[in-house]
Amino acid sequence: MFDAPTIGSTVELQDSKITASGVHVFYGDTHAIKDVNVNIAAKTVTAFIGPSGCGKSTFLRCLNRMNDTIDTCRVEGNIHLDGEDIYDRRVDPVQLRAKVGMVFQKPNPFPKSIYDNVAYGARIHGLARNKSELDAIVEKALRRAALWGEVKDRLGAPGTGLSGGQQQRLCIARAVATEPEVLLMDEPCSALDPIATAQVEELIDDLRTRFSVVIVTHSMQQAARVSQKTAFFHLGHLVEFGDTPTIFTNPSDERTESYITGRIG
Ligand SMILES: Nc1ncnc2c1ncn2[C@@H]1O[C@H](COP(=O)(O)OP(=O)(O)OP(=O)(O)O)[C@@H](O)[C@H]1O
Repeated sequence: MFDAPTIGSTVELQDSKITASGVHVFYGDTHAIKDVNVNIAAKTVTAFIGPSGCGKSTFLRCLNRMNDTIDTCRVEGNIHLDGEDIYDRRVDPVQLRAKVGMVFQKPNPFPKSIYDNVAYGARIHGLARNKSELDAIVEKALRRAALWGEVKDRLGAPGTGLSGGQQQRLCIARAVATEPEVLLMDEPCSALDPIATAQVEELIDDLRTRFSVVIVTHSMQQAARVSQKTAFFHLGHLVEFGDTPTIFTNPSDERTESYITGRIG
């Protein structure tokens, strides 16, 4: 009874950074995302919530073509970043991912030094002309990720030697070093303790002054704390999208209400 299609899940186009329309995603015969229409606003944190398997991560990965790396995956529909079709064959996915960065559930630092982890994207994309410019990029990114103070005296040490929370902030520093316009975060705190979670949440709030942030989370408390907009997914449909306080206090769809009150999920 809950697998009903959804209507009217678009928001105002003003200040829209990403516009998705009529998006369907298939893994072979599995229809994982069904006709999703949504606008992601600039300089806003948008949370994707919903029960396990509803398609949150799949849709998130559409936004920087990460699904291109999965052989069986097929994406239909339109996704525009600042009015440009990101699935246009002229778009280089590597360049796209510099603009639309991603942080994963499990911290995944490269087996390199702290410095080289953060400098990686800047080097690939030729963002620094010399060593001192690269040093400045690395320092700025580590400061933004609230990690500079903890690592500035051991930049040559392996990134994998940091604590879990520090590794996740290192991955955030790596992602922000290329000055992305959008940062996608797939359950970025699920491997972290409450203190590290609080640090990352504070950081997310800070990042939205410069970027659009889209975060997949299983924690409704986290969605309520960090986001201004919330999208509720269910069985591949985007059921409801709106201002976070409204979604949590006065949802208009019974499926959303059932989820936030713990009756489904
Ligand atoms: N690589 C894949 N190959 C085949 N099917 C997949 C793949 N990734 C996801 N799926 C399927 O697509 C659907 C949506 O999965 P997805 O991981 O996007 O959901 P989710 O809401 O992020 O779930 P969770 O909260 O458990 O992480 C599920 O039915 C899942 O089994």
